[in-house]
Amino acid sequence: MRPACHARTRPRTGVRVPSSSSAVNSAVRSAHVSTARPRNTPETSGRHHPPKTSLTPPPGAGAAVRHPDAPAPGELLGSHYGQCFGCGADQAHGLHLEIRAGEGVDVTAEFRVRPVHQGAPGLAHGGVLSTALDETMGSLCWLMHTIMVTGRLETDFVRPVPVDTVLHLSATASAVQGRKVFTRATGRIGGPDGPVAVRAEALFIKVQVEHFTDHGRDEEIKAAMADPDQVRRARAFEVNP
Ligand SMILES: CCCCC/C=C\C/C=C\C/C=C\C/C=C\CCCC(=O)SCCNC(=O)CCNC(=O)[C@H](O)C(C)(C)COP(=O)(O)OP(=O)(O)OC[C@H]1O[C@@H](n2cnc3c(N)ncnc32)[C@H](O)[C@@H]1OP(=O)(O)O
Repeated sequence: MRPACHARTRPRTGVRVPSSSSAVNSAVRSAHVSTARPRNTPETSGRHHPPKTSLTPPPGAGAAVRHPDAPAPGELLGSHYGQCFGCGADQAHGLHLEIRAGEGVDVTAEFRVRPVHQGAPGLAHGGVLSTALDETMGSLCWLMHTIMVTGRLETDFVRPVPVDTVLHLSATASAVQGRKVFTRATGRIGGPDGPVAVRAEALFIKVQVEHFTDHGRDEEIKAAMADPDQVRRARAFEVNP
């Protein structure tokens, strides 16, 4: 069995949850999608993070490194969680992405747009397309053997994507600096070398497994931990059986 991504040993950095709803609102940081507004201002985020340029790896960033035990090129990564909207087989209206390892720190996937994914009549919803790119980039964690979550995601919508289109997705990790993993992805139509319909850049932040066990709703956490499918449990929560 291929090992799940390894939990990191450094102390967990907690996500503070303020008690009042206004404090919660001021603390919530939303992923920005191609807008001219300044990013992560104190007004919008309540926290001080680097501006938009932070999606570009800084000069001191290192290369992303393929783990020696990463899935072989061409191997299907499989779902990390059955209920995942991006890759879960148990999620009826999900994207059901089947993602394959590339030769470096890169992956490919195909996504067929279904009627449940519409925004305008006959066209894919932009948020769904962003999700497909997000999931594809997030799955790069299997190649690096690290757990990470999306911190920022920026999508360019280049061409409309009709229902029943197969979107040919590819993603790569361009750099790593500390806990930050810089990634980019494209979705092409008509074939893997077809014209780009959507592209994205994202900043993922490495976390420990407690990110999920501490913050996820109890019933889903318990169900996942009780899942007799040891492979799925290990993949979802990094608990090696
Ligand atoms: C969704 C999966 C759940 C299933 C769980 C199961 C298994 C997991 C295992 C494998 C997963 C497999 C495949 C992946 C599949 C799917 C991909 C989809 C991924 C998602 O869809 S995931 C959901 C959306 N995602 C969130 O739900 C995150 C909410 N959020 C937080 O939980 C915190 O916000 C956090 C943890 C991000 C950071 O919090 P923190 O306290 O740990 O760290 P801190 O703030 O100190 O940041 C450290 C350094 O990152 C920089 N930084 C941070 N955030 C930034 C930002 N937004 N912009 C610019 N820079 C940023 C700082 O500037 C600093 O940089 P520097 O080191 O230079 O100072």
